[in-house]
Amino acid sequence: MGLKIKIVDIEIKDIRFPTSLHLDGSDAMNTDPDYSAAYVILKTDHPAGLQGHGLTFTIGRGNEVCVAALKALSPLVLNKYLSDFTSDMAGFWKMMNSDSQLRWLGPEKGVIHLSVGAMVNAVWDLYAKVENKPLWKLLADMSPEEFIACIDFSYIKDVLTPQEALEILKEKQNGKEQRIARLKEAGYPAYTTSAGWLGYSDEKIRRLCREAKGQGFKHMKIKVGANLEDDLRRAHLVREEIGDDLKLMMDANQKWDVQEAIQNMKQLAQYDPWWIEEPTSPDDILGHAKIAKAIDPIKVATGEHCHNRIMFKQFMEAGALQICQIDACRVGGVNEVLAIILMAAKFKIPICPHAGGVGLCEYVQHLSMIDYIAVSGSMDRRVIEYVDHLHEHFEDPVVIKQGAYTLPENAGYSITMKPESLIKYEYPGGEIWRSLTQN
Ligand SMILES: C[C@H](O)[C@@H](O)CC(=O)C(=O)O
Ligand SMILES: [Mg+2]
Repeated sequence: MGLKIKIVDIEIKDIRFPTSLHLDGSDAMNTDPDYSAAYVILKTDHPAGLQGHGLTFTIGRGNEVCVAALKALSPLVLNKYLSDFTSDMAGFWKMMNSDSQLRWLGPEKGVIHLSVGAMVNAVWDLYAKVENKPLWKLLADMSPEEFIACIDFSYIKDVLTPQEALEILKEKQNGKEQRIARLKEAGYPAYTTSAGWLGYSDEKIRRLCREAKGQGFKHMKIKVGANLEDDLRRAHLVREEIGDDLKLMMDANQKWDVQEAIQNMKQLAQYDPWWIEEPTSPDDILGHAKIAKAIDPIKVATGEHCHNRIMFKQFMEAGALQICQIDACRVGGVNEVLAIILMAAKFKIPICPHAGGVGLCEYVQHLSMIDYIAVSGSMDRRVIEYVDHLHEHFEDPVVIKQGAYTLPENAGYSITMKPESLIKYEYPGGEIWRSLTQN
């Protein structure tokens, strides 16, 4: 990097979309989500005015708490040079999590970590834009040594040493170009959650299932967990629409106790689900392991509320998850996700990212693609979640063709929102929210 680019200002915004009006995104636990983003813009002295953008996802009330946490984190980044960070990415990430007073708020969990995710991702977005590469390519062009130099291995070396990680990456050096070519040609398989939100009527679910099948999706996910009778009826009608060939997944969003999850899944098993997602509390590692053992061959998936690499480590070691649902901003951004996908590669656990939210599809496509190109080298048993909401607010939205994500081509992490959307959906003063509170 020739230029020395300074971060001269940081703008933080509370952006909310009123998705609860139509119950888009609803599930048994989160019954009325307003998809929201605590949004950060790193302004620089780059001659072309390049900026780094990042967001963390919430579902409405409380988004202002993430905004406050982002403000508290800003002094760690403001007036720094980008090269201070990119010359030692692991050091940068550790610094973001080690402020001697802010650390008390986590450590590495909850609101502070969600906000670290947004800030770290904004730095990566800026880095990729300055290098004029999409994020996946910035990572794909790194040598194995440079790649592992982005990772803080603290607290995970008992299952994955830097040396083991290096070997995983070196083994996948061969074939990288062919895998990129395959992604260019066929994309990365997606699954849709958009047909199965809990608040949708049976008729709407039927119609959306038919549409999704027609669009080429081979996998669909439905929400369960509010009421077993309803779950059985909806699973039945979805199977009627999609037939036996398509894969069906179920998501209970933490609604059940461990025994309840086992009992309910024994009944829902007749609809041949591939996985049950978040069957119980996201913190109950041993509970997930019990469920996984009891309902085998149905897999247990989790990750959207798994707050750091140390939790993922324990889930993997305990056999408590069989599908690893990385989330781009629940954990502390790109660096920590790289640690998680490397651990998943070691345990041979497929990565199927969580993307039910605003901007999450835009983010995670890069993460699954780099997993395929440089880490696991496989798309077997792997799909990226897709939800069909709010993409029109992004400068570089995801493109889905025949049920697959196409390879992003533009520089950055695809997370830059359109300026007009940032104005219109700002909470509470933006036009949309003013008109809603007036009515
Ligand atoms: C509240 C969100 O929409 C949540 O239901 C998303 C989710 O669980 C998923 O995408 O999976
Ligand atoms: Mg989920």
